[in-house]
Amino acid sequence: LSHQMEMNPSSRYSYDPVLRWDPEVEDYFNKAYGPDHFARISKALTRPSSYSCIRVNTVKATSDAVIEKLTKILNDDSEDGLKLVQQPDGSSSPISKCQIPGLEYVVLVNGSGPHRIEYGSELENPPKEVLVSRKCAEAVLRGAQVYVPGVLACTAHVEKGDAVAVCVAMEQPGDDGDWSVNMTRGTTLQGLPSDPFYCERSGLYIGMGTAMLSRAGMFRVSHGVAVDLNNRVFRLPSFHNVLEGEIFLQNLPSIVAAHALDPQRGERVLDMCAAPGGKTTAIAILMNDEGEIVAADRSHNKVLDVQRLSAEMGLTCITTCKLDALKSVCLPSTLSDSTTSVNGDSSVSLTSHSEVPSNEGIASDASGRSEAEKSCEENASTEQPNNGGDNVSQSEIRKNKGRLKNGRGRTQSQGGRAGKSKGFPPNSFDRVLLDAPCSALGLRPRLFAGLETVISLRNHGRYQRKMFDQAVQLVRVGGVLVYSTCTINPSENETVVRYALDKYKFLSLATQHPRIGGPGLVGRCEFPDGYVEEWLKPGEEEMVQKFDPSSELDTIGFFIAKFSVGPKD
Ligand SMILES: C[S@@+](CC[C@H](N)C(=O)[O-])C[C@H]1O[C@@H](n2cnc3c(N)ncnc32)[C@H](O)[C@@H]1O
Repeated sequence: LSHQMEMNPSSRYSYDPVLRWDPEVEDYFNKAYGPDHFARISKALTRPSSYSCIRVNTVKATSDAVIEKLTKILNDDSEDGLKLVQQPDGSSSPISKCQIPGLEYVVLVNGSGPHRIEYGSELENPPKEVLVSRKCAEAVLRGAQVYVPGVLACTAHVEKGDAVAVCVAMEQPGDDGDWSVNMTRGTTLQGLPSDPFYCERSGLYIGMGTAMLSRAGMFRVSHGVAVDLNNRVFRLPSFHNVLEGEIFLQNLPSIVAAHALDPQRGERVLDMCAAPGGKTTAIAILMNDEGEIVAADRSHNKVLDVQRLSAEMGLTCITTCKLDALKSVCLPSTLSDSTTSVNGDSSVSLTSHSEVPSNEGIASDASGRSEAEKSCEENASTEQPNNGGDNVSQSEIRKNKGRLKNGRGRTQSQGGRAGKSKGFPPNSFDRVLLDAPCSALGLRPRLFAGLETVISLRNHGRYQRKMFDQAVQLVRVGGVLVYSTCTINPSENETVVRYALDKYKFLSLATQHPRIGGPGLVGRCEFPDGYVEEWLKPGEEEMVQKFDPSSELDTIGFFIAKFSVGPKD
C-alpha cells in the first residue's frame, strides 16, 4: 500500500488515516459492535465533527445575541479563525440555533470537509513539508493553528512565506511491542523515500499553508504560529478569545449529560469529577445559578480551572474542592472541629497552597494509583474540545490569562486556592454527577488508539465502579445519580451500569430528557482468557444514551446512564 501511495502522488498527498488498535481490543470491539459498524466508528473517530457546538451562558447572554455577534465576527475580514467556516458562495449562514427541544440556547457553527487539497505534488518536485506531532495534528483538525512546539521536522531551506504541506508523524510499533515516534525534533526532510516516516505519512496530510518562520526559526523559538494553515482538509472555526464568559465550546453529549441530571433551582448537587468545569457550569446555568453545586476534582490545579471558569461565566452557586472521588464519603465522626466551613458545609476545609503538592505528577505517583488509573485520568482531562491552540487546552489558556488579570469571583476570594475536602456525609446531595475519568476512546478526531489493551480497558471499568460505590452513598433517597463517560468501551459503560443495577437494588434506570443518543448494548461478552463481562438486559438499552460517532448526529462517542435512587434500607 505504501509503495502504491509512493507512486501515486494523489493518494500519498491525501487525508485517509486508518486508526490503529491493539488487536485484542479490535476483536473485542468487533464482537461488541459487529465488524462493519466498528469500522465505521473507527473511521468517524479519525475525523472531527462537522460542526462546533457552543453553549450560551444564559445568565449573561441570549442565543440570539450570540448569533448576532458571531455573524458580525464572521463577516469581519480580520477574524481569520471564524472566516474559515464561511460558505464559499456566502449564501447561507453556517451559524444556527440547535433545533432539539430544550437546547435552543445551544448554537451550532457548521464547518466543512474533508476537502481535496492541491499540494502541487509532482514526483520529481514534491512540496516542501512540515511534519507535526499527532497531538498537534488532532488540535489542528479541530481548527487550531500549527504552533511551533508541535513541529517535529521540516524540509531543508524552508523560508518564511514558503508554501508548505503539513503532515502527521504517527506512533509506530517498535521491536519491543511498544509504540513510539522515533524522531529527533529538528530532523530535515528531503521529500524522498529515504526520509524518516516517508511511507508512514502517506495519506496523513492535513493541509497546505504558509510558513510563518524559516526552518531555523521553527526550531529556535519556543512559541508562536509556525504555519498559517490556510488550506485545510477540515475547516472548523476557532473560538479562541471569542465572546469569553458568554459562550462555552462544549460537545453536544456533554450538554445533554447536564440535562439528564435535571437539576432544579435551590438543590444541592455534587459534581464528583468536575474539572475543567464544563458540565458544572452547564448545571449551574440550568439551575439559574440558584442552589449549591459542589465541584470536586482530585487535582488541585484543575480545581483552580473550575474556579476560573465559574468566575469568567459569572456563576456564584459553585463551590469547589479538592477531593479524591474514591474517598468522597465521610462519616460524621471523621469531621474534625478544625475544619473551616465553606458555604455552610463543615466537611470542606480550605487548604493553604503549601499543603498541596505543587507538582501533581509527583503527588499522583506517591498516591500509589495504578497505571490504568493514571492513564484514565490523563485521558479524561482532554474531553474538552480544544480549538485554541496546539497542545494548549482552553483551561491552560484561561490559567495564563488568570495570571495576567485578576478576575472576580471565587478565584479571587479564595486567593487561588482549592479547598481540600474530607468528604461528605451519606445522603447529603439531591443529585450527583459522576462524569468519570475514562479511556476517552470516543474523543474526535483521534489518530491513534494503539495504547489501550483489553486489560487496561477492564481496569478503567474497575476504577469507575469504585467511584460509583462512593457516588451512590452520597445521593439522598429520591435523588438522582448520573453516570457518564466519553468512551465507546462497553467495559466502562454498559458493564458499569450492570454492576450498579445488580449491586444496588434500590437503583433503577430513569428516563432522560432529551434523549437523542442511541441504545446501549444488550448481552454479554466472553473473552478468550475466560473473563466474562455482562452488559444490559433487554428493556434497559433504551433507558441509556449511547452517542455513536458514526451516527448522523456526528458527535463524539459518549455514554449517559441516569439512575433514580429508591429507599436504601
Ligand atoms: C472526564 S474529566 C471531567 C470533565 C468535566 N466533568 C467537565 O465536563 O468539564 C474527569 C476528571 O476526573 C478527575 N479525576 C480523575 N480521578 C479522580 C479521582 N479519583 N477523584 C476525583 N477526580 C478525579 C480528573 O482530574 C478529570 O478532571
